[in-house]
Amino acid sequence: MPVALHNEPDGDHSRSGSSSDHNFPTLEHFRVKHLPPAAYYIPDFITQDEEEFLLRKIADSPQPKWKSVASGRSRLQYWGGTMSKNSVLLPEPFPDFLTTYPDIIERIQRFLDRTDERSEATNESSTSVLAVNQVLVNEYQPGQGISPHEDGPAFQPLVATLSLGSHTVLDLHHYLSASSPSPPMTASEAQADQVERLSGRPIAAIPLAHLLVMPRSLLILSSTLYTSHLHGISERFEDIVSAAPGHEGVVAANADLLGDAGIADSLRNNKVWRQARGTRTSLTFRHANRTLKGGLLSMTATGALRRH
Ligand SMILES: O=C(O)CCC(=O)C(=O)O
Ligand SMILES: [Fe+2]
Repeated sequence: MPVALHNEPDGDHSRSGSSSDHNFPTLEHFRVKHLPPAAYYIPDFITQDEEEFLLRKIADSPQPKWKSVASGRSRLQYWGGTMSKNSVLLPEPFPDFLTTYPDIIERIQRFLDRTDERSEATNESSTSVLAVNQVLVNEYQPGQGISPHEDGPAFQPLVATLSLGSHTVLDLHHYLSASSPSPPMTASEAQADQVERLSGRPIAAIPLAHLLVMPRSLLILSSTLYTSHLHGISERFEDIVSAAPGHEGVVAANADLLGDAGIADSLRNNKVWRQARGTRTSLTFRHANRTLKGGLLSMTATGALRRH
């Protein structure tokens, strides 16, 4: 089911800010089933116009804003501030294109807040509020990816990633306990090996699950899926998604949430969906747990980093 959380393009603002509309599906509707808690996939979180606008603003950022990355992703940007060596956010104001038009940060917060109200009322375990204070922008060319990794304890275990420009497949990996047998090795063996060498903890060679992430969608990872699993993107030029195990390609754990008739038809009729990757830009909205109070000035005034 395609879902629009944005204002209607025809100017009908009766659904304006529809994530606070009580007829609108709550977060639970978008939960990816059969995964450790918890991942949520929300298709069409923004419009095509908003996607184009964001891509233009990101591309037009001053050159020094871009940081190049040695391997994997081609380059990245931080908005809201960068992290100090001891994992404290050195805050900076967000640009208008994240707060005003489009009001993405607020839209994400509103969507999660409403879920909170409901889960409190029904005594369900509540999703924490995401007080976004940093946005990480990653740009990937076809053939690029990111090795399996954890984002780490400097951030709240609730992150939301908006995809722009192209689809990708995000792989979720789990650590092997010392006693569990290693599954058969696959093409990702070399990658898992490399991470193991860095982390010193054995990682299952076969990903736990794959998520097909389409342009304009929002993916939310939280709780133990964030704290005790890894995520990564294989370096591929083309993705092949299959309708069921045993066919070429990978099964997408979020296949029932994609809201895309073309993909559904292809999976039904051809048993696979394949697509070349284009340039993908992802925006990860997150909350750094420690922020430098009063900005950089307070560091020079006190000579020390203060927590709050
Ligand atoms: O591009 C993505 O969707 C994931 C990026 C990521 O995991 C990271 O930068 O830590
Ligand atoms: Fe990450």
